[in-house]
Amino acid sequence: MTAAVDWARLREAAREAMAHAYAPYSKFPVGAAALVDDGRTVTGCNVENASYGLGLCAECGLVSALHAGGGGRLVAFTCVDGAGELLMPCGRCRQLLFEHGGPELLVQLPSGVRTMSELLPDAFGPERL
Ligand SMILES: O=c1ccn([C@H]2C[C@H](O)[C@@H](CO)O2)c(=O)[nH]1
Ligand SMILES: [Zn+2]
Repeated sequence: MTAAVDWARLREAAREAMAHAYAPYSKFPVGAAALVDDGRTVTGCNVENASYGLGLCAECGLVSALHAGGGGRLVAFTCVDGAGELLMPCGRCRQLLFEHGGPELLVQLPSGVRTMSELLPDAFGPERL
């Protein structure tokens, strides 16, 4: 799907998801939202744990929602912090997103829209197995 992405709407969906974050330890709520190639929007929020290392990034919930809702390919992605400011996904989550969106996945950042291939060059993906 190559239709123009409504980034403002996607960012708002990420903000709404962020409001549901469970981040009592870091006090750094994150919300993520992505457009799927069938037109769906999927979201996620970070969910931390008293065993700190078990915390889940917002992107984990988003990928779970993608598959729970029928699967598909991620086309455009954005995530925000507690102030609603755009956030760069962490390294682990870039790998996670690459699996489900590939190098063409569009990512909205403070510096503008970039592709996943720019954020994760020479990525290790399913085709390398
Ligand atoms: O891409 C990211 C980066 C961080 N976090 C979460 C993890 C942790 O709960 C909190 C602080 O790192 O932010 C995400 O959800 N996504
Ligand atoms: Zn992450």
